[in-house]
Amino acid sequence: FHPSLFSTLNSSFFHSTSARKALKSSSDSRIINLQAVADTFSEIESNSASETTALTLRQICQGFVPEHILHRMEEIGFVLPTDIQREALPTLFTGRDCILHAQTGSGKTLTYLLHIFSLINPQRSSVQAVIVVPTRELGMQVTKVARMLAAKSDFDVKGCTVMALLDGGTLRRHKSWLKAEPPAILVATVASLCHMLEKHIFRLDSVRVLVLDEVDFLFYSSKQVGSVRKLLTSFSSCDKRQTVFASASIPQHKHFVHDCIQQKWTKRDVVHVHVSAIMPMPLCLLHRFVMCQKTNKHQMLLALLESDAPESAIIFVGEQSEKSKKVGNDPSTTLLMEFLKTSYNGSLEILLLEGDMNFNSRAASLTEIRQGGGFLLVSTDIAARGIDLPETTHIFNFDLPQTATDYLHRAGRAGRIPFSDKKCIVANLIMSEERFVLQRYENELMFSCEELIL
Ligand SMILES: Nc1ncnc2c1ncn2[C@@H]1O[C@H](COP(=O)(O)OP(=O)(O)OP(=O)(O)O)[C@@H](O)[C@H]1O
Repeated sequence: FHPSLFSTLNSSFFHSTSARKALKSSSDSRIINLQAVADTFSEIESNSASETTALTLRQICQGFVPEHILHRMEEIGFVLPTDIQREALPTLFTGRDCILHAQTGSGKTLTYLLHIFSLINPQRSSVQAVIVVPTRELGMQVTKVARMLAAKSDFDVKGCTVMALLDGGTLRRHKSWLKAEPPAILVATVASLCHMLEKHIFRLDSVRVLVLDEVDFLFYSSKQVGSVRKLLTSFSSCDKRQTVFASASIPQHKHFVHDCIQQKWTKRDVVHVHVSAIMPMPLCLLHRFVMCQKTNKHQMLLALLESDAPESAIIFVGEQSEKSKKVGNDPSTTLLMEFLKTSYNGSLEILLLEGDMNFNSRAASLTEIRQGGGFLLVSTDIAARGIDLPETTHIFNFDLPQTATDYLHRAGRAGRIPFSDKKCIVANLIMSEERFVLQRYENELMFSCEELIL
């Protein structure tokens, strides 16, 4: 290596584990593996709070994000940056493609929204930013935050419009809106967005930034992956836009970054901003398990609800199998709802959210939750990704999730108040033969689960 090669690399490169590995393997083999160096150059890993500086969000965004947005941001209560905001915003403002990889509840939404507001010109009548989400519920939530930030203010500036183009919406009305008065920001589910693009209702030519939220979910979903790839490579080109991916979980992230470059989903100099790389699970979550039999699971849950007295909770239930549907069994969600309605005597409102419900009932459940008051939300994994209900103090895994990644996202629906030291509980109801599965999740996600004897 020539020392001057490294003088151009930023210090975060030297602190990243993979950078150290690249350097070591290069010197071992006496071959300068420039590709390895280039690949790892774009990795920012941050694990330590001691790296923090005392800048406020305003100071980080000053000169990039318009004053009226900063004003609204502070009015809402966003004053200090979370780790991902502090680490990623300066890089995003340079225009480089970014992968935002940080714990659940760490503020990735505000990170990419502030960046979007730094690029939008409200005078222009065109779609300038597109945010792709996997579910209608997450889309409604992101739209709400974007609209809150863009809300009319005392400042004499033209407001910025945000459209939600989500599965289950009235596409005809959206078609006319998109043509007549294109919104600056479009929040969309993949299928609805691709439908509009295929029908030539609008194009992505004017889009300056494309965000894929819950990017690993979009890529791993067999229903969505084909359209996601088309969106990234056929409907638009990575050279003509800034691409931002976000998720709390990017399995095999080094392969993923490599694929991003190879498949031209991003530009070559994409930056992987990885916060809390050695600690994927938020520390404010305490994990427990209770052993039970299949026959007394409902009673165990009831006992847990009575002993823990959650302020609000989400109870995750496994999806009904196709086989069980075919033989006409009732889904576990329905059975659990019936049980809770007859046996639970607490004050929390019992609500249901699952994929098989129609979109109106799904929206009604979430609206009811957001109107305040404690809730017990019985849900399948549809509520596991992105949904932000900060009042949730307890997660109950009535059925264990299928993968460690699913565990991470379910658990992460609690403990979503940045800078709070309040502890939240994740309780797992397991049968003895499932203990090793939970142990596997503990090893993979580096947390430990304590047995609770009721
Ligand atoms: N700087 C901030 N100060 C205070 N609260 C914040 C800040 N940034 C975000 N939040 C709040 O933190 C919560 C979690 O944020 P957000 O939904 O963006 O998390 P996320 O990183 O996208 O999580 P997930 O991976 O689970 O989707 C939200 O309630 C949001 O309002």
